[in-house]
Amino acid sequence: MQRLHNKRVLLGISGGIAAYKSAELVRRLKDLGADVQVVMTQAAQEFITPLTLQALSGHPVHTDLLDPAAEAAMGHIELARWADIVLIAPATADLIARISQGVANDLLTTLVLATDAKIALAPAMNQAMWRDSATQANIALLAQRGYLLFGPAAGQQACGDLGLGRMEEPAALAQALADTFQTQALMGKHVVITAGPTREAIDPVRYITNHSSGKMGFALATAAVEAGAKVTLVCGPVHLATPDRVQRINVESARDMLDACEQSMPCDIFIAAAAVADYRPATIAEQKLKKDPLAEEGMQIELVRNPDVLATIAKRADRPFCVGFAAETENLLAYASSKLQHKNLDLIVANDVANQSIGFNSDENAITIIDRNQQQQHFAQASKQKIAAQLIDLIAQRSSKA
Ligand SMILES: Cc1cc2nc3c(=O)[nH]c(=O)nc-3n(C[C@H](O)[C@H](O)[C@H](O)COP(=O)(O)O)c2cc1C
Ligand SMILES: CC(C)(COP(=O)(O)O)[C@@H](O)C(=O)NCCC(=O)NCCS
Ligand SMILES: [Mg+2]
Repeated sequence: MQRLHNKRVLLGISGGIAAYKSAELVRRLKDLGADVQVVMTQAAQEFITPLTLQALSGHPVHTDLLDPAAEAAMGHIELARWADIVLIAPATADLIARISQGVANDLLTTLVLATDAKIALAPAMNQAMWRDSATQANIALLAQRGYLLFGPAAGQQACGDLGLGRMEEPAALAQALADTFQTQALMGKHVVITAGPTREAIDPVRYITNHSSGKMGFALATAAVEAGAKVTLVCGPVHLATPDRVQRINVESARDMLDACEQSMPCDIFIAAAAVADYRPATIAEQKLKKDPLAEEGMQIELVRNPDVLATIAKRADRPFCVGFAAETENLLAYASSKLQHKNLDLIVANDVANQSIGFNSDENAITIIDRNQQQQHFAQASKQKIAAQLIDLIAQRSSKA
């Protein structure tokens, strides 16, 4: 099971002797499916070369804050936003002290301030340095600020001392990192999610569809599983691998999608991320439609309304908490808010599909969520995985209050 599949891990390496184990750590993170980018302090490069970490991570290693070329390739803010999580291993006493003071005098400490991602520290230092009251005060402050601490472990040290201060082993660090994505927010809940486009047949070889890739719905399914939910994913034709622990039902048309959703009821939360065709051809020709070689005129296909999957679910007696998506190219918030009302939803996610860098088929998204009181919340542009995790958190909070 690839517990870090699709997760972007920013690995910070500071200058302790345990840095040689960070090479192995990259391997173990990749075993779990993570995409790993490495940032090294200057001191770290005295212990292990960037070349080794570049070869293992498959990405150039980031070392400089004030290098225009490096900043042009992937700027520090971009890198800070890229990360789903930051792991600093080893974290030296010096680095811990600087972070606790909000110092940003190199690339790694600047990223720590700039990122909104969770940050985990794997301290590694001599046992006396660890026990020192300055280090202990810094660690207490960081723990209070929400930093995660992995270790340190006790045992033999490089200088022969025995005690607390060893870096946790790479395999254990990789597992601990994966554990951070598992929450209990939706424990015991059944979540049904729709994803992808639908296909409305015209004849045996042709159909009407749209550009939905299914990426957002699949990311939501992963995030819901990570929040402890039982997840049913009803999806139209997409080219995506089924996330771990997700029950997937493949469908083609809007009517198939509605059937599959109704068969999946009851559920606690229904998230409609599919781009369902509003209309379908009135009849499906039994044979392939032929063009008349002599006639020059065009042809007409009569369309009829499809059932509205989300509105139908929201009208049920056993109505789940209902979340819709509004993919629009104009008047985004106005359309989204009217959809929330006329479909009787709990939340609507407004998605600007006119913006090429987000929306259909892209790997990133930026969304605004509107609730029944017209309160809005914006999630800035980030990977669909990160947006999905934020959205699932919000849905878990709101649905538990509803
Ligand atoms: C051989 C050697 C080993 C070191 N090992 C550690 C260590 O395990 N933990 C630690 O906190 N500092 C260790 N240091 C000290 C750090 O390298 C030093 O504090 C440095 O400023 C850390 O810089 P950085 O935090 O920016 O990477 C070691 C220094 C040397 C010379
Ligand atoms: C140095 C090492 C990685 C060695 O690990 P190993 O005993 O598994 O070979 C481990 O002892 C460790 O994490 N030590 C903490 C840092 C340290 O020893 N710093 C040097 C000052 S004593
Ligand atoms: Mg629609």
